[in-house]
Amino acid sequence: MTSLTLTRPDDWHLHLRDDEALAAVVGASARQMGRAIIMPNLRPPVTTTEQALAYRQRILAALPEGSAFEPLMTLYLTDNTPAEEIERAHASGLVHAVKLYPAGATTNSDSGVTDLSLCDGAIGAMARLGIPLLVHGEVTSADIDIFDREAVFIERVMKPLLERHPDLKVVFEHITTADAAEFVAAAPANVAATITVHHLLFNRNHMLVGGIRPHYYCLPILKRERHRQALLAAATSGSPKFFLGTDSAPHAQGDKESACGCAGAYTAPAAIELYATAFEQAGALDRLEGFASHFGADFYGLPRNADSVTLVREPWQLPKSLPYAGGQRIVPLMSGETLEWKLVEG
Ligand SMILES: NC(=O)N[C@@H](CC(=O)O)C(=O)O
Ligand SMILES: [Zn+2]
Ligand SMILES: [Zn+2]
Repeated sequence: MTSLTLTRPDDWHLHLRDDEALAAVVGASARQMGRAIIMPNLRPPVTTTEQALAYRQRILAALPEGSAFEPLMTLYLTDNTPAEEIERAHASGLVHAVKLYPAGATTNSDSGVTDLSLCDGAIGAMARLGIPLLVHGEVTSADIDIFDREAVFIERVMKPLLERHPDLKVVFEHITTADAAEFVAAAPANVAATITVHHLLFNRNHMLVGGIRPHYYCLPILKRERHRQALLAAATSGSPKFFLGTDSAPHAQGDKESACGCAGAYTAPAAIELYATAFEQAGALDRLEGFASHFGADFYGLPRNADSVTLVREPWQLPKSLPYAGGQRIVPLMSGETLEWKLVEG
């Protein structure tokens, strides 16, 4: 196959940051994606509808001219989010989900939830209004090994949450384990998952063998090969419960290449090409369109995109780095490496 045309994809998990960083990265996603679910972990976090709408305006203002990219906004759930805030979010028509960060689990999660039982009011309103809860599914207890934090989260948090709120729409974000893939596959239709392209392409050896590669460090952390295989099987299974969410998470080069490097992989500049690479490796290019362009919209109750994108088999090299905020640079994942698929500009 030398060319591949798909309904324009959407990114159901994306970090765009703010200000100069936003201006530096938004074009990369807007070029490829019709829409994206925009993560609310700014400093300070986006906890109110008013803040989400103001952030949406900043994103629209930063878009390249003529872009039809649509940011789908989210709220950052805290211990104190009132049910009324969920009602306001729903009434806005522009806030599409609420994000659960267990306090301390990941980048900018200090204001996250300390105890989910404090959120029953807000979550009850979400279940009633059909607003999905997007979950960073890792426990944070110091005694749980970083490689086990997702699997333990399923038992300690996810199952009890769904027992209390069986009708709640839940997206288990950026799943990284066979345990999570199995859990989601067996759950009812109101439970789905996003899968990043780095978790489809890489395992922890890529990050740690022959030297420590900070650009492969993200949360949840890359796991063993057997987990990568399970994620690839889930993504290419044709099940509508699994869909595209890059979790593209920009950090300046100096903040990644550091004694205490930030978590996050910047995959937006070649997102769809990287997914095509992963699907082709699995012999499942024919399953890419459902995963990238249909199932997420269906889950969120939104129309599928009306336009399309075309990829051609044409080797090209990802830039070594790109301009970022404050005169810094940013290193995309697989920088300097050659990709086989290329999105046709247009
Ligand atoms: N994935 C990451 O490693 N980092 C994300 C936060 C997140 O999605 O957990 C970020 O905002 O940098
Ligand atoms: Zn996360
Ligand atoms: Zn994320």
